[in-house]
Amino acid sequence: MNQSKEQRILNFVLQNAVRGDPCSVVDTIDKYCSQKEWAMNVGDEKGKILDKTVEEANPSVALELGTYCGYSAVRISRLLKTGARLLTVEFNPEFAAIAKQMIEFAGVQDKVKLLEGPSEEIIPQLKKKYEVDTLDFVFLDHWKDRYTPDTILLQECNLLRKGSILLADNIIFPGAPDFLNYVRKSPHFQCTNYPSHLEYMQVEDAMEKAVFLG
Ligand SMILES: CCCNc1ncnc2c1ncn2[C@@H]1O[C@H](/C=C/CNC(=O)c2cc(-c3ccc(F)cc3)cc(O)c2O)[C@@H](O)[C@H]1O
Ligand SMILES: [Mg+2]
Repeated sequence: MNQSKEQRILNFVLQNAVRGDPCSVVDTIDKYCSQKEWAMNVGDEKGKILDKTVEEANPSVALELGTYCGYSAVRISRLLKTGARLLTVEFNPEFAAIAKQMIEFAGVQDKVKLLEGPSEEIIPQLKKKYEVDTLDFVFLDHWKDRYTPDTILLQECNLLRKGSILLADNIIFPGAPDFLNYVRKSPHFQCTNYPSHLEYMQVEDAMEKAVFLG
């Protein structure tokens, strides 16, 4: 049975990155996906916007929706302060297995908890099952038509507090028009747009930051 693209990305990291060095894992994935096979990691250009937003949030508890191969989980967790944690949600078992190995190879497994299942099931469990009070930072990078329902669900589950920072990928391409409409029209969010480019391509894209106002 021939290998999946995601397995090839993981193998390239295992053979070329430095074990225990999250930056080398991130750089090695970017190298593979820009030179060999494109993949939907947030990439380095938008990754720098992600880095700055994580540093601004300086989260104790962060959530990621859509782990995929673990690129942004490694990228986010490398910036977390001692004792802080990232919960990352992935419902595809093949991708979850790849991401788990990626996270362990990078040496960030103590900061990252990979939750396997659909976000709409996991989010309502965060308080009781995963001992979350509120979320300081949320990175949305899963199915684009799920950004809005999950943002509403986070509010319904009282997981956001005044100042919680949401950052959404792919605002232009593939696009998340209903999410953009929702957060920009809502009196509960203060939004900022960050123009950028699609990972590994010269195609316009953008990220949107939405700060919850309570
Ligand atoms: C039940 C569905 C909603 N809940 C969910 N709960 C948990 N994990 C979920 C998930 N949805 C999707 N996922 C996972 O997130 C990942 C999905 C991400 C979707 N992302 C994209 O489609 C995407 C697509 C592009 C893209 C850009 C240009 C192009 F030509 C083709 C694709 C670029 C990106 O940066 C992207 O993020 C997968 O690992 C998937 O299994
Ligand atoms: Mg994306």
